[in-house]
Amino acid sequence: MKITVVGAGAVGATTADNIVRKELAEEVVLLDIKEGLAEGKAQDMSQTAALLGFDSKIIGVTNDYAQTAGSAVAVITSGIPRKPGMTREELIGTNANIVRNVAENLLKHSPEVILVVVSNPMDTMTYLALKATGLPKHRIIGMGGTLDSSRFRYQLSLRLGASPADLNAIVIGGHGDTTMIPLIKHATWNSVPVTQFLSAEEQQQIVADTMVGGATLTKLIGTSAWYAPGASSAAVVESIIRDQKKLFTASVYLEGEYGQHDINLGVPVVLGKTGWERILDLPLDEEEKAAFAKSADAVRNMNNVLKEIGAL
Ligand SMILES: NC(=O)C1=CN([C@@H]2O[C@H](COP(=O)(O)OP(=O)(O)OC[C@H]3O[C@@H](n4cnc5c(N)ncnc54)[C@H](O)[C@@H]3O)[C@@H](O)[C@H]2O)C=CC1
Ligand SMILES: O=C([O-])CC(=O)C(=O)O
Repeated sequence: MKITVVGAGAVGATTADNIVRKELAEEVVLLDIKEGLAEGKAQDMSQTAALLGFDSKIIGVTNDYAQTAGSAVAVITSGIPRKPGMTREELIGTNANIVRNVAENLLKHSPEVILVVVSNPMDTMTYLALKATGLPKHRIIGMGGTLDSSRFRYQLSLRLGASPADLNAIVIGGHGDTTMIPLIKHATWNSVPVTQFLSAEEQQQIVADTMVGGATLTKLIGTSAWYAPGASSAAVVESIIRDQKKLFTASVYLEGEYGQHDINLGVPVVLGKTGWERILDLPLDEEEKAAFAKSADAVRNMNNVLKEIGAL
C-alpha cells in the first residue's frame, strides 16, 4: 500500500517523516516541484531507518506523478506558507492554482485516492479540490481542526497543570485566525468540565491564544509551523489507513449539517478506511451556533474568490 505526500517543504516532509515512523504504508512517495528537494529529504529520512527501526520505504520524486500511482491516501501540502503579519487567506492567489493542479494530477494516477488537504487557506483549498476533481465528498478531508484542537488542549494543559492527553477539547469552524471556534464549554478534564477550574477571564484567554496559535508561531519562527501540523496530518492519515474511527475535527463538505450547505468547514467527524464516515452532531448553544454561522460566512466569501481568480 502506498501513501503520497505532495510538497516536500516543512509540513510535507514532517508529515512524511511521521508516516514512515508509524509504518502506515509499505511505500511513501514524497513529491515536490523543486528539483531534487523531495529526493534529498526522502534519502535523509531513509537514513534514520536503521536507528528508528522502521521498514517503510520512502522515495522522493520531482513532479513525477506516475510514481504516485495507486496511492490509497495523498496529503497535499504544496504551496506557499504565510509570513509574519499575513493571514492564511492572503495565500489564495498563489495556492489555488497549485492545489487544483496537484489534485487533478493525483486523481489521474490514483482514482481511488482519499485526499487530505493541508495547504492554506485550507477550508477553501479543500472546497476547491472537491469541486475541481468531482470526488465523492467522503474522500476529501481538510486538515486544520485536528491541529487547532491539539493546540487548544496544549493551552488548556498549561493553565490547568494537566496532561494534554487527559483533556478532551475540540475546535470547530474555519481554520483561520478569526474563524475557528474553540468549544470551551464542551471541554473536559477526564470528563469533568474544564470550566469548573477556570475563571471567565482565563477561559477567554485560552480561547484567544488557541485562535492565534498559528499566527503566534509564524511571528516567532518567521514562517508557519510544521511539527504539530505534520503530526496532525499523519494522525489523520493513520485513522484512515488503520480504520481507527477516531473522532477528529476536519473540514468536510456540509449538506445541511450544522445549518450549512455547499461549504467545507471544520466539524467533528469519524475517520476510517472510506475517508470521513460520519459527522457528529454536537448540541451547540445559541452563541456557538452564531459563531459557526459567522465562520461559514467568512469561508464562503473566500470560496467566492475562487471564481474571481478563475480557479473555479
Ligand atoms: N492546514 C493546516 O493546519 C496547515 C497548513 N499549512 C500550509 O501548508 C502549506 C505548506 O507549508 P510549508 O510546508 O511550511 O511550506 P514550504 O514552503 O516549506 O513547502 C511548500 C512546498 O511546496 C512545494 N510546491 C510548490 N508548488 C508545488 C507544486 N505545484 N507541486 C508540488 N510541490 C509544490 C514547494 O516547492 C515547497 O517545497 C502552506 O500553504 C501553509 O500555509 C501549514 C501548517 C498547518
Ligand atoms: O499559521 C499558518 O499559517 C499555518 C497554519 O495553518 C497553522 O499552523 O495553523
